[in-house]
Parts: sequence; C-alpha cells; structure tokens
Amino acid sequence: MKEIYVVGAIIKSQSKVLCAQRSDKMSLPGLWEFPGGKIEGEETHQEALKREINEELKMDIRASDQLFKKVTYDYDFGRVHLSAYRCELIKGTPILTEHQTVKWLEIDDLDKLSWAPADIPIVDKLKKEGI
Ligand SMILES: Nc1nc2c([nH]c(=O)n2[C@H]2C[C@H](O)[C@@H](COP(=O)(O)OP(=O)(O)OP(=O)(O)O)O2)c(=O)[nH]1
Repeated sequence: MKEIYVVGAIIKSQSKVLCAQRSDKMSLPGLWEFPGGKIEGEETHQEALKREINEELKMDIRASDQLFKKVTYDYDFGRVHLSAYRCELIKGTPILTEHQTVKWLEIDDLDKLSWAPADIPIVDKLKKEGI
C-alpha cells in the first residue's frame, strides 16, 4: 500500500477554525478537511504546513511544535498518515487556489460538515478539548 504523509493545519482565529472543502478535481471531492498537504523531501511538519498554507490559501501561519493528533487511514488510493497541528494565523484572509470553498466555523458547528474520514478523530478531539 502506498504510504502518504500529510500535515493538516488547525488554523484558529478568534474562536473559529478554518475548514476547507476539497474540489471536484482533487481526490475525496467535496469532502472537508484541514488545509495542508503532503510533506516534501526533508522538510519538517511545521515547514510543510507553512508552505502548503501559503501555496493553497496565500495565508501566513505559524504551526505549533506540539502534535495535536495523528491519524492513519486506509483509503483505496493509499494509506494516509495525517498529522494535525494547531496553527496561529499571522497574516491574510484565505484566497482559494485549489479548494472549492472555505469556512470559519465554531467548534460546535464542525459536525455539520462532511469530513474526510481521516479527519473525524481530529474533529472529535477538538470537540472534547476545544482549540
Ligand atoms: N490536506 C489534507 N489532506 C487530507 C486531510 N484528510 C485527508 O484524508 N487528507 C488526504 C487527502 C489527500 O489524499 C491527501 C493530501 O494530499 P494533497 O491534498 O496534498 O494532495 P491532493 O490529494 O490534492 O493531490 P492529488 O494526490 O489528488 O494530486 O491526504 C486533511 O485534513 N488535510
């Protein structure tokens, strides 16, 4: 099975979290995720988060050094190892380059979205612990 290493950014602003909907051109079309993507080369998780959020949403963030949660999920296209980190917004408002939509949601509203399966344990932990 193909092993795919991915980072996801839990970007907080005020009491809300940024949620992103995958587009029809991506794998898992229409499902919601924490923005981020595949780790490249030797970069750290924090470097990968900063790069991906800059590329995808043109925003500047700082990722925590502390892992929030790691989830491994077997999709038909491979095994995704998703590491999620809390991130602080430094600058910018999201400019969509890949996603279909983004939304800032309160934790209590996260359940209203259809999340990618790998994200569900992360959403559950956020609901329990807050952001
Ligand atoms: N960025 C991100 N990806 C996630 C999350 N949950 C989840 O299952 N994934 C999956 C979707 C993708 O298969 C992979 C992330 O890869 P990516 O976003 O860089 O790549 P992609 O699928 O757009 O690229 P491609 O392989 O379709 O060309 O991890 C999540 O919360 N954030």
